[in-house]
Amino acid sequence: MAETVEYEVVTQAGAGRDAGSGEPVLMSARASEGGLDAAAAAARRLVDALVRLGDSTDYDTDALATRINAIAAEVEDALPDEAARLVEMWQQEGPNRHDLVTGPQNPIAPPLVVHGQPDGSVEASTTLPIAYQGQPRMAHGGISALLLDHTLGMANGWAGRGGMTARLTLNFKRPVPLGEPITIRAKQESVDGRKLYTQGVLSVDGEPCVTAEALFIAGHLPRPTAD
Ligand SMILES: CCCCCCCCCC(=O)SCCNC(=O)CCNC(=O)[C@H](O)C(C)(C)COP(=O)(O)OP(=O)(O)OC[C@H]1O[C@@H](n2cnc3c(N)ncnc32)[C@H](O)[C@@H]1OP(=O)(O)O
Repeated sequence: MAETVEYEVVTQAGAGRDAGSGEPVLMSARASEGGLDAAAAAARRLVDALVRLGDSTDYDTDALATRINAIAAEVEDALPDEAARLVEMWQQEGPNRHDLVTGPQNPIAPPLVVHGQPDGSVEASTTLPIAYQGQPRMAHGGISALLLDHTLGMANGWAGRGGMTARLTLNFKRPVPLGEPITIRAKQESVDGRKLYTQGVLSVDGEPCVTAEALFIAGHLPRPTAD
């Protein structure tokens, strides 16, 4: 097993869990209106349009591919050194802007918006587009698993001690519709040494769709360094 380390998860507000304020605290990164956040949002919009386009269109998709490839090549020409970028990704305190689930700079993040609650739980929300479709008009179960795993992980951080998922048990009670606001509530229920027990539920319109119980083991892989 690789070495693990523990570090505090801090919030957008720049502090750790702040249950004393009595107000929810934004834990995920706030999206900016311009820059890389806006480019990632544009990429999300493009992915959505491509999935909805289909083969029956008269639109010139060969020319489209050429144009998208030209943009990709332009961005690739501007890329920083990969090792340095990894260090930069992980050096900041607070929510990761590149995060797979919440990151405004990650085009495949829905993105999920997460608030730490005064009662020690977290509440997350998003609306899933058609790119995440599994069954007709419904979210793929793996996406629900991703959102729950991540939200439970953030609930651990909010409770003061985060870790890596060792076991995740899901109960799919009803399909999760696309295009409708979804809410995930999660809370760390107990701690036994390094074992963190965390539960959550993904709901739509107040109806539970997927419930989750997980065991996390305290500790994270070390952050990349410049050495
Ligand atoms: C603000 C940012 C928030 C970010 C949230 C992100 C959430 C996303 C979280 C993830 O998805 S993490 C990625 C998915 N998970 C992994 O890749 C974990 C892969 N597994 C491992 O790396 C290791 O197995 C693990 C770190 C989980 C545990 O290895 P360790 O060497 O640190 O612990 P060890 O094996 O010594 O086990 C410690 C205790 O936990 C128990 N344990 C470990 N894995 C278990 C398991 N799977 N089931 C039941 N018990 C388990 C183990 O029996 C033992 O119990 P005892 O202390 O009573 O002896």
